[in-house]
Amino acid sequence: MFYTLTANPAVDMTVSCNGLVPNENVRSGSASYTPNGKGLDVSYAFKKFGVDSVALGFFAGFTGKFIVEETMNMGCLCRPVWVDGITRICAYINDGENEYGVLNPGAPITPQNEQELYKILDTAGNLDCLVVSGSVPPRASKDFLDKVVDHAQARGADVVLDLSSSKLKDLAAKKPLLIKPNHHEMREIFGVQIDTDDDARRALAMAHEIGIQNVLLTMGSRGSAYFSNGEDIWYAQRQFNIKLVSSVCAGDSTLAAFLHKWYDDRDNVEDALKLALATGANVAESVGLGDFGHVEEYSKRIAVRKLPR
Ligand SMILES: O=P(O)(O)OC[C@@]1(O)O[C@H](CO)[C@@H](O)[C@@H]1O
Repeated sequence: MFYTLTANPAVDMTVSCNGLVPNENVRSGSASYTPNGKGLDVSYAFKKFGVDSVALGFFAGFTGKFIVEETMNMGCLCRPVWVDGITRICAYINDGENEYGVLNPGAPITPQNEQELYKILDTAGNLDCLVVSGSVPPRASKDFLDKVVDHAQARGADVVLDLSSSKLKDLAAKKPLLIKPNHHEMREIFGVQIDTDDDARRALAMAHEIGIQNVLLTMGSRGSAYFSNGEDIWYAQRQFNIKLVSSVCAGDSTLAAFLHKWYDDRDNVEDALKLALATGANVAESVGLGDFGHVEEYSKRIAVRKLPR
């Protein structure tokens, strides 16, 4: 069974308007409020593929209650750790031309809250794979993520990391099964700007050198991705354009789709990449995750090639 951990969940407020005007109020054309956070998005996307998972995380106040209730309404299993405060609201604004995101810090957690989470990990049934995604809340212990990985690995679970922080580099020594950086995060972590296959090769090799087993490197709006298992590298490219509505949950859904195909069939990289990019593209065409209505059709329009060794 997959477990996901969203240490810092969020209600996403997605707003569209006809341009922002400095020092003036503008009225939005539409606003939606959706339960989110990176690991939760992975659980929601799994559910759309008929895959069950258990969503873990720290939740607080009315927003935390909303997320947990909506998660269960979607048919996802959820084991919340309740903390004081209010789970954050993150604002995403589309002014017709650009997307803007304002990500708030979230409800602080205590060492007791962390212990409660470790206890859940120590006793969780069928913990095969833990997907740890997103930022950590204020006041988390410095070694919080190290301990999360240790507790999961002590149970024999694989660990997948989708973290933008520099902490990812420290955790590499624990040999995570897979990481999913985008090209911006890869540049920040390894100092390599990725414009060509050779740039990707260099950055991917650096990730493997420090202990990471597999890397799914997404290239954002370019509609492409690399996957490397340390022996071979594949490159996938979408062959169609999309009408962008919100790219916010696209990366998380891409990861869920990839894991869904690849986790139990590690040779099936080509199909996993096709489903991953198709899902990310379709999710970017709606607010939140959308209905995955075009995923099957889009999967047929992704080109995949293996890079020469
Ligand atoms: O602050 P984090 O955890 O890095 O990112 C939070 C967040 O941007 O990630 C999701 C999209 O990936 C959104 O639903 C959510 O608001």
